[in-house]
Amino acid sequence: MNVTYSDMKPDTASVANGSLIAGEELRDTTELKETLGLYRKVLFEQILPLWSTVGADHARGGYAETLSARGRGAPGPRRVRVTARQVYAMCEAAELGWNRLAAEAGVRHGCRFLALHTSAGGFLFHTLAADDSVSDIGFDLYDQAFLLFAHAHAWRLLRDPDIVERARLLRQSVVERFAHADGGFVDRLDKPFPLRSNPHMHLLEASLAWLPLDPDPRWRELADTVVALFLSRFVDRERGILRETFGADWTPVEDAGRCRVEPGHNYEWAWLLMRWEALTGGDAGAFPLGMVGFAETHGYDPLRRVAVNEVWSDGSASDGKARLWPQTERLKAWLAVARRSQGPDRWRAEKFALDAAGTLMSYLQTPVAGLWHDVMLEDGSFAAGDAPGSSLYHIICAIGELQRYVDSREEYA
Ligand SMILES: O=P(O)(O)OC[C@H]1O[C@@H](O)[C@@H](O)[C@@H](O)[C@@H]1O
Repeated sequence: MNVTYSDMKPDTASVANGSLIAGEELRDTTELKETLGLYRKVLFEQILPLWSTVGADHARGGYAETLSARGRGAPGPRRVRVTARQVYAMCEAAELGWNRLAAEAGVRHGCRFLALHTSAGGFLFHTLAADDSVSDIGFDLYDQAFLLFAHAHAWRLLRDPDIVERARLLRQSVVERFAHADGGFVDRLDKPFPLRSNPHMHLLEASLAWLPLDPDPRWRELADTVVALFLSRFVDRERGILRETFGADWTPVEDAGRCRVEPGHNYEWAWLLMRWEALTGGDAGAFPLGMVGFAETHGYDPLRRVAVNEVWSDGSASDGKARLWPQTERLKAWLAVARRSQGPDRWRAEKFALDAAGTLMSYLQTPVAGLWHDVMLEDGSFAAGDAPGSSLYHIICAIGELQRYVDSREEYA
């Protein structure tokens, strides 16, 4: 593959000053389309062939937690939810036009494993030890959100009515058993606190995935409940940022008057809130754009061209390493901003999206094709280590969003 990171870098000086020259807007959409073409090639020819075969564990069922830098699976503990994410990834692959039979086989393989690792009450188990025994018998809200999400996409692909029943039951159990007395949901049944905004975000994602698929009004209710919580508890209205952690009574956790901010989560929430607005006609106010603005201003390192893991709410550095997933969330957020913008604003948003796409491509340049680097260090090098299977969900979702954006723009061409 001849694609290099620098080929895809936009001219950020003109992004910053917002200058727009005639014909530039048209060229940017073309660039996004070309970028999409490169991503489709990498996805179809490198990533999916590897993760749907070596990445699927045919001895133990489900999918691998990681693949080594040589592209091999390894025995070891696994998080059950990684398979839920891979079920989604295989569905999105089919949606993007990948081999449908292979995708369906991958989805069925994952769904069998998920059904086997679900409790009698319908909750997904958390982790398995290397010998496949359940090593964590507590139930975690984040895991249940991903099971709901996987169910939505599996239903869309397979149209098996049993999936809808399972999902409705699980939603009901979550709402009843995880409910916090003061609104929202506890983090785990066995260890409810601290409360966290993050699993709520994935519940919103799962509800939005179900909205167009199932007329049951309780998906919309769940989505609206999470957005209401975002507006009343999660967003720091003064600073316009997402709060991560709360005490048992929903008091935000602060450290000497400031809190930790994850740029990746701010991008990801912003993207989901804009989707919620588009799907429901709801109004999340200026917060989505504000959170993208904060993340871009304080959580993006222009030297390495990456969104970093964590900053403090006063903008100072906290964790300057940069995992892969905040880069995909940056791309998705800017595409969502571009979708709702016109003229120079859309042009700027597309430029940022292009920058994020270039950054992501640099994480995919590995000696063995189809893998990725997970962590960029402060010096710009990548940390050695295995490729986490859980990141395929982020990568393919970003490519799906890019595809949908380009398709929507072509309607106007
Ligand atoms: O750490 P893994 O499992 O790869 O997930 C990566 C990240 O996914 C995002 O969507 C968020 O939920 C993060 O909190 C999480 O850390």
